[in-house]
Parts: sequence; structure tokens; C-alpha cells
Amino acid sequence: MELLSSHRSFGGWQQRYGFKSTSLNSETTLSVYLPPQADRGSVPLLYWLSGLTCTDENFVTKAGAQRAAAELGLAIAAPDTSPRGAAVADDAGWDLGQGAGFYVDATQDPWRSHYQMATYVRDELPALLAAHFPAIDCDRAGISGHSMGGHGALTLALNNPDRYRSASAFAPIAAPSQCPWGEKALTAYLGSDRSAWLTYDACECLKTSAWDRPILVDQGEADEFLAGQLLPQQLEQAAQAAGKALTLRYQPDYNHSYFFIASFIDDHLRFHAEQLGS
Ligand SMILES: N[C@@H](CCC(=O)N[C@@H](CS)C(=O)NCC(=O)O)C(=O)O
Repeated sequence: MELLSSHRSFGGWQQRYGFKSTSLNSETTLSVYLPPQADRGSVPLLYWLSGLTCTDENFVTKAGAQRAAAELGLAIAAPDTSPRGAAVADDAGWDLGQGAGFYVDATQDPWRSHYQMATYVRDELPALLAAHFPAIDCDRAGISGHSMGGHGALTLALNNPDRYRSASAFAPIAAPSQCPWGEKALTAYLGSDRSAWLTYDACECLKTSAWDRPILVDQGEADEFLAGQLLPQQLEQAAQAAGKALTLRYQPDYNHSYFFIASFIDDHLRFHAEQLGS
């Protein structure tokens, strides 16, 4: 891993690394926040998955998470949202291809040779972090994200309750098999057989998942994508039917932006820290 940048932040370090990912078969970047407590012992980890058009840097520069992460002793790993590079398939739209990996393992050409984001986040990242950051305890890991990344966080947690101990999301794409963003991406990455999509739809995952911990979701009421793309009411119904402990908070006047995320990120970090024992 090549250290691309390192900044002192609230007594810890905000760092960015570049490396070749084996699952993505491409160069990628990863941002890591190491809280001050990492100097003295082991710290739990929060994975942050960003949304459409983002890199690993949007969260780092806009969410304002470092202050609370430093207080709570929580490391944060923020990966990029897709494989990148001239040799990697792309699409003219901003909602497919580079910057829009949707945290799935693609099975269709031309995507499948690089777009293995589920494997990358679930398997490669913890191994990499454990090897390079001895202070990070990858067995005490939670996951969160925004929009496409909220969808990624919920589906990864629900599909892997042994891997993550806490889960939350901001304005997640809650039912991707029923909204235009999801239908476009899942058709491209997984093919037109909708049964292959279900494992990547949080509402479907809730029906069968062994996840037994509380889930926190914040949703802005003035979110421009609320009715057309995000469908949080479906998540609420699915959680209720499955008997899962979902707290869905509607936040009046907040839109889809990082101003919304920055306003509630401390609540989410505290929520994760409590469950991760930090
Ligand atoms: N580019 C799209 C918007 C995409 C968008 O809102 N992306 C969200 C995630 S879904 C985001 O986090 N954007 C980056 C940012 O705000 O820093 C548009 O022009 O409508």
C-alpha cells in the first residue's frame, strides 16, 4: 500500500492509500481515519460506503466525522465506490460504471472482470486492514453508508451478520429492485433475471437474514430522491414484517447532501461505538 497523504486530525490521522486490489483487478484508493487511541491499543472499525459519483474522499472532506471518531476511539475505512481506470468498463451515465459500483459482485460482461465490490468490501478490505493496521480490530467492525452506500451497508450487514456487529445508513437506496437507479445497475451487473437481484435488495435480505441487532437509518424529508429512488417506507414495512429492530428517523427539511450527513454523523458514530464496545 502506498501512502498518498496523511493529515493530523483531532489527535489522530486521516490517511489515504493507493494499491492494487485483487478482487477489483484495478488500482484503487482507500481513506482511513486512525483515532488517537490507535497509538495505545486496539480500536474498533467502521466501514463507510459512499454514494453515486463519490470517491473515498467525499466522506473524508465533507462529513466532519473525525472529531467524534477521535472522541469515541473509532477507526473509519472509506473505500472508493467502484473499480477505476482506463481498462475498466464504464458508462456515459453517472449512475452506472465508474463511481457507481453498487457494492455487488457483477456476473455480466463487460462488468464482471472488475466490478466485484461486495467481495472487495467484505473479504479483501478486512484482510488488508488487519495486515497493515495492527491497531484496528477488524473483528469489531460496523458498517454504514449513504444512498448507494447505504444500500451497500445494509445488504452487506444483513448478508454477513458474522462479519459486522453494527449497521446504519443515511438515505439508503432501500429497495433497489424497485427503483430506476437499482433496476438500471442490477440489470447491467447481474442480468435481467430478477431473482439474482434479491440478495442485493435490503428489503428482501430482511426476510431471511439472521441479523439480530438494531439498525439506525436517517432520511431527510426534503431529499430530492426520496420518493423516486430511495423508498424507505418499503424498508420500514419489511423490517416490521421480519421483526427486525429498525429505527428510521425522518429529518424535516434535510436534503440528500453531505450537509445532512454531517448533521447526524455523530449520532451514527455513537450508535456504532456503543455496539462495538469502543
Ligand atoms: N450527480 C447527481 C447527484 C449524485 C448525488 O447526489 N450523489 C450523492 C450520493 S447519491 C453524493 O454523495 N454526491 C457527492 C457529494 O455530495 O459530495 C446529480 O447531478 O443529480
